[in-house]
Amino acid sequence: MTTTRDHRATTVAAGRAVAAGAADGTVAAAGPAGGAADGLTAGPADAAGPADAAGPADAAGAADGADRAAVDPRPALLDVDGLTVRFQLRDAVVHAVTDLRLTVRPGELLAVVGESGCGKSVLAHALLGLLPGNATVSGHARLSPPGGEQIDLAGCTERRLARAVRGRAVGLVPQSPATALTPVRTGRRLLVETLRAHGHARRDAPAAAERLAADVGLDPADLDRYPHELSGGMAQRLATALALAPDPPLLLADEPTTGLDRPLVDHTLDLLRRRCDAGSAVLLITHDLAAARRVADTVAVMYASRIVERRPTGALFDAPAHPYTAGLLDALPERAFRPVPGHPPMLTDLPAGCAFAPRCDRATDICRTPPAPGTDGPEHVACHHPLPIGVPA
Ligand SMILES: Nc1ncnc2c1ncn2[C@@H]1O[C@H](COP(=O)(O)OP(=O)(O)OP(=O)(O)O)[C@@H](O)[C@H]1O
Ligand code: NI
Repeated sequence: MTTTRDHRATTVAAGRAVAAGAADGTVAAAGPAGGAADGLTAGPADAAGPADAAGPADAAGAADGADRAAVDPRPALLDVDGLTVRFQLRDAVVHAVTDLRLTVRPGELLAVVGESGCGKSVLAHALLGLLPGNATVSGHARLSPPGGEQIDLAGCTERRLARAVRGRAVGLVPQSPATALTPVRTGRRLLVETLRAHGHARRDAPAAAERLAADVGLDPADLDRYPHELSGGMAQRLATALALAPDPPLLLADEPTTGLDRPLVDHTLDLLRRRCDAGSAVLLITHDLAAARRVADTVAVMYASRIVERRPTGALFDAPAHPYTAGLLDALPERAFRPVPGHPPMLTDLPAGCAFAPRCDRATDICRTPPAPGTDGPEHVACHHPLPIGVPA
């Protein structure tokens, strides 16, 4: 908790999103124990409960947070503009990512949340050129690495992605690390080789590998195991250490806390937060809304391949504007513990207008037309009938 408070304070000082004072009254008493409904896993109630809320010192509120973000002068490290991914199947097209717009600034932790299958991992893979042959990508994803040339990740050659981007400018903690790890090398060898490939001297690399293992909460003795000898949680931590080894300015962390128990979840989240406080950027993909709330500056909510709401963390949790975001928050055990009714649409058969309309109690005829695409600003709500911002959820 202390770390979180500190981070909030740092956040304010750095002019990023401010955690609005999620006063006790805005978070309903914890509901029945157990996982959240609707495919999203909520952490324990205490992870995002009132104790986690910002204190009076930074109770500047959502609007202030938005203003700060709006005047943030730092250039974007990543500027995703209209990114669209389609998968061609034999007799259908999967609309996996549609007209996505987001920015990630140096020092920013952006969490991308949403139900299973909404396109989060495809977004990460598109940024790294890791999509299979049946995918087509359009739009832009401009990466401006410090001291380097701008690269459009959406239109870049495989050669350039391999040389300059993957594991260098952009790291990836993959969603299923157990299958991504090379099976014939121990963790120690994998880490040392990665460090060596990124400029560590031969004699420094072993100690650096042990330090990295300790950073991610992995017992250095476990580095001598082969990947198949690791538990899911250990493989997860090793994958995180491998992604961090080159110290990439942008880290894509796809469910990096899967298989970890709560203390290690918090340890990993705080590690990511500290990277951002030191100037790196992290795009955190997670089902865990409590995790997003704990460490993110900005949250982007994806639904059926699109970002439906993107706002500073405190503002979004205190007063969600998109009915889907409000539904996700209502599903949390510590709030109403009421699942979003219905199911997400098939990505091969999306409605012409708002994809959430069939599940939305605010929908009217106009929702058969698409809501306006997002602006490039820090606040974005794709809805014809947003909830009034500034009114607590
Ligand atoms: N190679 C592929 N061919 C066809 N469809 C695909 C392919 N890869 C992914 N998809 C589809 O794209 C959609 C988005 O998948 P994605 O893995 O990004 O979901 P996600 O939001 O990461 O879900 P989860 O939270 O379960 O990891 C899904 O409907 C998935 O079935
Ligand atoms: Ni995924």
